[in-house]
This record gives sequence, C-alpha cells and structure tokens, in this order.
Amino acid sequence: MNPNAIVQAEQVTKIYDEGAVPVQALRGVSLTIEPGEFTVIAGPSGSGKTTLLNLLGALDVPTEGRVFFEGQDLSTLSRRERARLRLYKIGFVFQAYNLIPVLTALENVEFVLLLQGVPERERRSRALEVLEQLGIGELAHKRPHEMSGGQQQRVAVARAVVSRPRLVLADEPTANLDSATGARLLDLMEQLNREQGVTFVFSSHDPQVIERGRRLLWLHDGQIEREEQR
Ligand SMILES: Nc1ncnc2c1ncn2[C@@H]1O[C@H](COP(=O)(O)OP(=O)(O)OP(=O)(O)O)[C@@H](O)[C@H]1O
Repeated sequence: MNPNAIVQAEQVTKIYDEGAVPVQALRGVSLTIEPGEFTVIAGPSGSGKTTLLNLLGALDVPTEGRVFFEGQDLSTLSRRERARLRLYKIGFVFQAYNLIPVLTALENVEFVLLLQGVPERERRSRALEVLEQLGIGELAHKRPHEMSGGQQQRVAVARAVVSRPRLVLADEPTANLDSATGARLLDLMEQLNREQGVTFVFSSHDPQVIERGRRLLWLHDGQIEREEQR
C-alpha cells in the first residue's frame, strides 16, 4: 500500500448484474491517486470511466477487488459511513451541474457546510469567499435557471471545493459547455490545483480536458490500456 495515496484501487472488477445480461464494466483495474494530482481518466464511451470514478468516490462498491480511501478499505464501511466519508472528504462535479433549483448559488454552495453542521455565519462567509475567489461573487443570489450553463458549472466547482475536500472528482465536467466556456472552467480548476493544491481526477472523452491532464489513464473495455505522465 502506498502511504501517500488519497485513494487506491486494487484489481477492481465491476459487473452490473441487474439486466438480462451481466455487463462487465471494469476488469482488474489498479491505480493510485496522490495529493496534488490533476489526472484524467480518458477513453471511449462505455469504457468504464464513470464506473471507475464512482468507485473512487465511494458512490459504489466493486464486485471484486478493493478500494482504499486514506488507507481505509471502503468495503468495511456501511452505506451511511460511506456517505459521511463523501461529505467530508470528496467534492463532486457532474456533467449536469446538479445544483438544487430552488436555492441560490450561495445557498447551493453553503448546503455542503450545512450538512457538515457548520454554524450559519461561518457557512455564509466561507461560501461567499469561495464564490469571490472563483470570480463569481456576483452570482451569489441567482438561482440556477437565471445562470448560463458555464456559470452553473462554476458554482458546482465552488460547491465541490468549499469544504476543502481531499479529492475532487469531475465526471465529464465540460460535456454540456461550448469549448470557450469549457476552457475557462478548466482554467479555474487548474488554478485551484496550482494555488491551493486541490487534487482533481476527471473522467472525459473531451480532447480539451484530455490535453490538460498532467497524468492520463486510458481506459479501454474496462482496463487501463496505457498511462502517460506529462
Ligand atoms: N447501472 C448500470 N447497469 C448496467 N450497466 C451499466 C450501468 N452503468 C454502466 N453500465 C455499463 O457499463 C459499461 C461502462 O459504463 P460507464 O458509464 O462506466 O462508461 P463510460 O466510459 O463512463 O461511458 P460514457 O462516456 O458513455 O459515460 C457500459 O457498457 C455501460 O452500459
């Protein structure tokens, strides 16, 4: 086991067995994510990227193999304990933004801190601070339907990093954005990585995301086919 690892997958296999025919989405994948990485899991549609991200993020459990988060074997945790680990340790950015529609940008960002039991005044000031840091302070009182896709995704990034998680997982974060907006979003995440050491793992087949990765893991048919370091 690598003592520096944030998350480590060992020979993970995932079989979806709910349908008529079982689907083997991952076949013996091993990888380690260390602090400070800016890593892209790349590969064609159906290669297993989202499945792998879900395992690294404690959203799902492997059929075989193990995932360790800060050395802790996730298979030993209950659903509730995994939810707690996600709340405190992991930030998520999804392709569909997933902001709560009735809440303002500020309230969406604050929500994570509310769940963590942070007192109201501190919650508010930390959420505002992050929005301002990310250059979107003026969006604080807007609701999702009053924002563009790019603005909503910036708010989603603010929400993902507000509690300073150990790891941020971003599943196809630029999928619904035009390339200029996607580039600005990636600039923002690079800045968080460089200046605050936020660790990012992306899944994407978008060339724009792939070219920014400092480490690239190519998935094909549920296996890591090759790895590149830049
Ligand atoms: N909940 C599920 N039930 C059954 N099969 C699933 C489920 N989720 C994913 N799969 C299958 O597992 C395989 C890998 O899917 P996954 O979504 O991980 O790939 P992906 O590389 O992220 O693809 P995309 O880029 O299209 O999102 C695919 O064959 C997919 O159809």
